Amino acid sequence: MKQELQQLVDRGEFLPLMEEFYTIQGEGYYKGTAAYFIRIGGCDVGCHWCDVKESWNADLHPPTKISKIVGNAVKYSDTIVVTGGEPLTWDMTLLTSQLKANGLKVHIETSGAYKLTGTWDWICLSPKKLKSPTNEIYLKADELKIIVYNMNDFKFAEEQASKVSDKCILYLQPEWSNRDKMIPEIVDYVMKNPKWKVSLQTHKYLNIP
Ligand SMILES: C[S@@+](CC[C@H](N)C(=O)[O-])C[C@H]1O[C@@H](n2cnc3c(N)ncnc32)[C@H](O)[C@@H]1O
Ligand SMILES: Nc1nc2[nH]cc(C(=O)O)c2c(=O)[nH]1
Ligand code: SF4
Ligand SMILES: [Mg+2]
Repeated sequence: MKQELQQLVDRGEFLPLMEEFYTIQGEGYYKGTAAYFIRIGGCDVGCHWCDVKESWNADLHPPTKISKIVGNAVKYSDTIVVTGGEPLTWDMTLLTSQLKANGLKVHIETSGAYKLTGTWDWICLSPKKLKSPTNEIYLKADELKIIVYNMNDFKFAEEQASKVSDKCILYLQPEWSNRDKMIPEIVDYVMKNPKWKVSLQTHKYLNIP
């Protein structure tokens, strides 16, 4: 990337935009709610089951001026979900301030692995074993969404739950490719440990983005 453009990306004035789409939030607390998704490229966490590996290499996604992203978003919805890739790879300060200046509610989907930047109305923290969240984000998370790929993930879920605030809503979400195996385990676990709720990737059942 040209040096000047790289500086604009480093400042969060441009961001590598992979895709943007108006859909229904499929997961977690806002499941079922219409929202405009902004998917920012770039992630080096490396989850082997990641369902958007095409997002990882930021160089494949064009640096896009944030005023253009905001201009599109405002046409579609008053609820915006910023996801990726890992959005906290980048400085989210300017994007979120411009979205909020337009009166939009701004949500993030994040692993929390990098410094929390930006101003958020809702933080969905989905921690990963490969790169732990920063201490700062645990107490700010509104929902904790643990992806359950195998039985070890229940122990990981409890460790992560011990770090969030009392108000944080706790979700167990089956890893998509292993859902037939893990959904019965999650159901059983939630009935025995009702502080947890089930989250499903309902958009995949609905065949929407
Ligand atoms: C693609 S990630 C992007 C945001 C951020 N990098 C993160 O991991 O939170 C969006 C959400 O999808 C979840 N996710 C990714 N792949 C999944 C899969 N195969 N099955 C279930 N959930 C998945 C992530 O844990 C995260 O909550
Ligand atoms: N409909 C829909 N809901 C989602 N919730 C979180 C998603 C994500 O990839 O971050 C996602 C997504 O990709 N589509
Ligand atoms: S942190 Fe998120 S985007 Fe990155 S590999 Fe894991 S699930 Fe995919
Ligand atoms: Mg997704």
